[in-house]
Amino acid sequence: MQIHNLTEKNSILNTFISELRDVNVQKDRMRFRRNIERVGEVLGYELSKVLNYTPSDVKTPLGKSRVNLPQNDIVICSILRAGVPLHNGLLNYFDNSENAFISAYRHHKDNPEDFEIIVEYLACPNLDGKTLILADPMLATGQSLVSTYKALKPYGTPKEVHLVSVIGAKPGVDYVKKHFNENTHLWIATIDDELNDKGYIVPGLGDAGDLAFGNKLQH
Ligand SMILES: O=P(O)(O)OC[C@H]1O[C@H](OP(=O)(O)OP(=O)(O)O)[C@H](O)[C@@H]1O
Ligand SMILES: O=c1cc[nH]c(=O)[nH]1
Ligand SMILES: [Mg+2]
Repeated sequence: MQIHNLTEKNSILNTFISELRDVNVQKDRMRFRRNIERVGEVLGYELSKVLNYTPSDVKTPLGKSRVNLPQNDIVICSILRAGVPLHNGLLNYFDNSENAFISAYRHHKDNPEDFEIIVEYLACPNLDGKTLILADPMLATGQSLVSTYKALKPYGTPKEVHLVSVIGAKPGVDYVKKHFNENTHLWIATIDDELNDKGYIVPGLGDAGDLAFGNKLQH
């Protein structure tokens, strides 16, 4: 897997990440969603650099301009709920992409450390030969991304896979690395060292779905 950890270089992305992590700024739910979306825009821009381009002519009022344009058939797939603002950020740049949505949630068994990932809702176009962007803001244990990708198998074989995430944890990144092939790209804003015993990223930012959309009742 090719890992692109964007905070290895300083950029305005650091501002968005620090606001996402900040317990005070997090009180503003709209700003939280917009910052996830902005990170999606930045990661989408970086990802666009490795797409396939062919020359094309555009007619201006005064003549013709030659420009290289991306030719990939893109499918953006995000994991509900927290994936929604990240999805919107990617869609802001890849205007004509197709879209897939999948629900994956942690079903806790007898104790908080013990959970399995349940995939329920799935809407997806044909993936054969497409450029699949799989987006989830939190890459904690990595199980949601791996389970989601397995659930997408019946929809076809993408030409390439790009994982897009805001904050990852080292153990989760290692897990994902084991389950995706070496051509897969991971575009990630930053990677923290640890997970706590409940599978939350430390220092992370907390629960991205709840911060974006409010608490949900556990079942
Ligand atoms: O890498 P993992 O250990 O699988 O954890 C990451 C998952 O956890 C979060 O979803 P959550 O279950 O909180 O659902 P939500 O988006 O509805 O809040 C997040 O959006 C990922 O989907
Ligand atoms: O740290 C984490 C882990 C999983 N899901 C989140 O929203 N945050
Ligand atoms: Mg959540």
